[in-house]
Amino acid sequence: MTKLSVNINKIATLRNSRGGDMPNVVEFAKDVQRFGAEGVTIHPRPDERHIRYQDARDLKPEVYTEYNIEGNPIKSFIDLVLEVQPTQVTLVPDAEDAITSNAGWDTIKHKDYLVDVIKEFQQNNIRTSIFVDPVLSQIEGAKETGTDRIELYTEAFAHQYGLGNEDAVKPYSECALLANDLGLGVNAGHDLSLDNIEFFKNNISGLLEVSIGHALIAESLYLGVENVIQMYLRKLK
Ligand SMILES: CC(=O)[C@@H](O)[C@H](O)COP(=O)(O)O
Ligand SMILES: NCC(=O)COP(=O)(O)O
Repeated sequence: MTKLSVNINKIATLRNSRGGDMPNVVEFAKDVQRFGAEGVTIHPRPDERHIRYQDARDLKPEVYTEYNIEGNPIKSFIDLVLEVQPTQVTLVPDAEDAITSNAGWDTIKHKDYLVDVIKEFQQNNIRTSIFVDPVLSQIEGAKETGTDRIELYTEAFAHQYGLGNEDAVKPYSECALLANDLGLGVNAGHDLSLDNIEFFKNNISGLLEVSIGHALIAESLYLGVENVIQMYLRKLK
């Protein structure tokens, strides 16, 4: 069963645009869980352009499903995650000035660094996931880091699938099979949407979680949040 984790970054983007507290990020997280979401994801970036570190703290008592905090493991991020104690931390190697996450880890080059960071979170009973491109050698490298899970970076799939290229899912299918064989849990995310999620899910073995934000929030502007969440859940069954 693939869990739907709703990334609420863009609710914080809208809130911050007027300097007030509307829409309220915590209320939105409570509502998406009430509508059936099986997790809440946030990605507090160093510039706090959308999700702020205080949001991560405020959300903790209200997220009763899976709480996933994503980010580049700079010291302030590590300290925040250890303080908040989410269900899962997802490590993402994005640069501070990146407009959005745009690459997976080089799990071979950064093995020693990742081993140490992952161990620290695991010793604090936080499940770890690392953001990776769909490259077999990177999946093998991920296993060597000791991480519990990987998150397949699905931007390339989403872009190609939107152009009609269904073969774009093949690297992801192959990497998921390898991850399963290695005992790594498989998550996925970035640019997944109502258009591509069912095809993706049907081609990925053992997909445990998808985290979806940008498209889900945009689709909700037209179709309504509760309706969109129910649409995703039906497609993920
Ligand atoms: C890692 C990833 O793809 C997402 O978790 C990320 O949260 C998207 O970040 P923005 O919402 O800032 O684009
Ligand atoms: N890890 C992916 C995520 O949380 C949301 O990415 P997107 O759906 O906003 O592209």
